[in-house]
Amino acid sequence: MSTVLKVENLSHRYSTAWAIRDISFEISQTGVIGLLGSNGAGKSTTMNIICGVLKQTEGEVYINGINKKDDPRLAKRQLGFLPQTPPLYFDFTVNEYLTYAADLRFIEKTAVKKAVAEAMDKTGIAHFSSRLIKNLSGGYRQRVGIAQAIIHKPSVVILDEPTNGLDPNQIIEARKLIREIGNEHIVLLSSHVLSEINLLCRDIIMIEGGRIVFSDSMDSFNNYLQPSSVLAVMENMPAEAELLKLRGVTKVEFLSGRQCRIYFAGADNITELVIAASMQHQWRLQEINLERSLLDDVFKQLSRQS
Ligand SMILES: Nc1ncnc2c1ncn2[C@@H]1O[C@H](COP(=O)(O)OP(=O)(O)OP(=O)(O)O)[C@@H](O)[C@H]1O
Repeated sequence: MSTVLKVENLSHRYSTAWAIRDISFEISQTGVIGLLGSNGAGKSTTMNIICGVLKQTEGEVYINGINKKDDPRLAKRQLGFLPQTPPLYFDFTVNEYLTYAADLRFIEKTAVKKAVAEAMDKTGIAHFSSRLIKNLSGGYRQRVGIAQAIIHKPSVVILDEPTNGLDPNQIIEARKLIREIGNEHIVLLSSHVLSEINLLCRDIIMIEGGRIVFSDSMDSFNNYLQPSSVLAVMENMPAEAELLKLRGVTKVEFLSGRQCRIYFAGADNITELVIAASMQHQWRLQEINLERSLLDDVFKQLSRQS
């Protein structure tokens, strides 16, 4: 499979300090790829460079093999971008704005109508085509922003914190739409919300302090830390001291009269130990599950390493 987006040793400094340093990654397959990082990590800087809004201090960006420095116009034709603040004209209707966006994207005059209709269809805004953008809700404005990013059917769609500022219902709708867009395009989506990346993304690139600290599938990110706790439901819940007697158990947290979380270290047979003890002491174990590391824990651990 050939590489669609290749970012090579990208570094940028606004003044003296480096905002990003040696960022490299390649994406070949459609799907949503998460760019995760806390505020100020360097997500927007990376995205702005890929999209050509900002010129990098060092490094290269290739889109379908075209170096953005060599032919920025051709490279940009294969990119769609929704910046953190959507570039909307509030006094335009949705139709007027998307027609203008199609023009900016060099879509042939004869193909504009169809492109606008398709983009509105895909983003579910066709019924608002004659409405002024200023009279749309935040969620619908964001859809218009996404429509302008896909109107020219780019290979790569870059969405910078696209759910920021939306209410919970709008967030659910926007995520559904982003998933759909990911079926046809490579979507590079930035967020500082771990759960959002976890819900939406196949792969994850995490940056902290301007450097990549993790880049792999979402599954390996979630499995990064070994399980360190089990959740157990028991009818006759034992006292904390009883559980602490089990080999490897370091801490017990009682969540209710029937449920507890048992933390352990260096005991890969913890479930067997709890089951055996339950049978011996009639704790009447009903359920026991190893807990995968919480995304937040992985995030904290990786952030510390950077
Ligand atoms: N125009 C600028 N001039 C100077 N420094 C900047 C500029 N824009 C960003 N920075 C700095 O570069 C670093 C990376 O910022 P960037 O906006 O890329 O991070 P981010 O991960 O997108 O954060 P956020 O989620 O807050 O937007 C930060 O230290 C920031 O202060």
